[in-house]
Amino acid sequence: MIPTSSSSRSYLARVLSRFLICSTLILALSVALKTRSRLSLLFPSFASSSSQHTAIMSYTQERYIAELAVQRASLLTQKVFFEKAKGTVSKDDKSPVTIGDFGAQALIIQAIRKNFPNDEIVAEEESRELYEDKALSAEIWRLVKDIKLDDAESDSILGGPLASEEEMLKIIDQGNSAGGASGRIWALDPIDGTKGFLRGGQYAVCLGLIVDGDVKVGAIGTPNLPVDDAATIDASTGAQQADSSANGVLFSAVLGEGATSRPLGSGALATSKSISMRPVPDIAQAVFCEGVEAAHSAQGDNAAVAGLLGITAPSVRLDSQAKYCSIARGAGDIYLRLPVKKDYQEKIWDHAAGDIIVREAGGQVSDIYGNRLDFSKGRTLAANKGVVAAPKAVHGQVIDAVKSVLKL
Ligand SMILES: Nc1ncnc2c1ncn2[C@@H]1O[C@H](COP(=O)(O)OS(=O)(=O)O)[C@@H](OP(=O)(O)O)[C@H]1O
Ligand SMILES: [Mg+2]
Ligand SMILES: [Mg+2]
Ligand SMILES: [Mg+2]
Repeated sequence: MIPTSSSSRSYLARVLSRFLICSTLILALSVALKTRSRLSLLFPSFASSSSQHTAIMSYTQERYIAELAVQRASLLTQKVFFEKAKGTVSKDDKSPVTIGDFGAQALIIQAIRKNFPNDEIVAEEESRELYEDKALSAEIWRLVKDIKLDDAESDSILGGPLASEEEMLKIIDQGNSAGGASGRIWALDPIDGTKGFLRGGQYAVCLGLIVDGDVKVGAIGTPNLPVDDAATIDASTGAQQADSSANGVLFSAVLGEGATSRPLGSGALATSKSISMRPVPDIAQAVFCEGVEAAHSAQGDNAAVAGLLGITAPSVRLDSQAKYCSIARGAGDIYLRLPVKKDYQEKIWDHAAGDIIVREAGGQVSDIYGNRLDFSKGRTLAANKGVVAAPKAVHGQVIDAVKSVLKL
């Protein structure tokens, strides 16, 4: 339709008013952006809080503290082993591991409280038993009060020595968070693989940071793993080598920044090296890492999965999250933890640090259905069953075999 002169005037007026509205909006937007950038220059925290969802957090400080805290707690566990557990004939004697568990938990929680006072902590142990057993509490305090890192500065960053036995007991109980889907939550297993600890085999001091349900940082100390990535460990027992100075590794990872390791005994100044899973061009050549305890993972099912994949090499059997660490550095390829009891819920402290170390080393970690481990459900992995960890390229093949064996 051709506009008449009056309708063309109103048409022009409409265009003009739209132009004015648009320019006002553009002006307002540019003023807002300028104010924001000025604010973030003046107050850097404004920039980081407002762009938190898009920026990648580096977690440098968290990794640093986690590594030092795990290192210091590992010293305690070694002291406890050599003073208390070595030569223990009965594996049922719980006291050495109890001392190590509580002592390591106290030292690590103190370091978290000192550096990240607002964070929550989900830790395995609770101190009720210690309030009832004064002799046990006194014995733990005797060992804990003298533990320090060689480097005094690092030690004071962790909070220095604990003030008293009472403080130690209070601190142990600060690992009682319910966990969940929001906020910053540390998952702590002061000694993972308690049976391995007692038998002089593999155990691990494990600490992970979960932020809004997602693992961001992990640190694991494995006092009895060989420093040499290629050293063989006894395939059937995972026992330490005779020369203990060749043992002790600290693993860590930050989401998006890779996984590293360094000798555990060499303090904060040692340089870390990057680690990665080894490629598996032919799955029949892969090596399984599996648990020692028949009650924790279904070893008959593991063997059936290996058979389906054509794997003939014997599995390397290790207690603790040393299994995650071993495959992350290429000393083994696949970690299977197929459920024995249908209703057992895995604990978040048994998996958080290992999960991120393997994923950052090029692996994929899932449950038996192929779903990612979900750390947002509280103190347990309530939404998952079992664990399957493997290099990304072959993970799908392993899941197919697991599903076929378990008839899922
Ligand atoms: N039934 C069942 N199924 C699965 N997992 C269980 C079960 N019972 C216990 N646990 C937990 O296993 C933790 C030790 O795991 P490990 O990997 O060292 O055990 S194993 O060597 O694989 O058998 C162990 O951790 P720690 O207590 O820290 O040693 C337990 O939390
Ligand atoms: Mg454990
Ligand atoms: Mg434990
Ligand atoms: Mg336990």
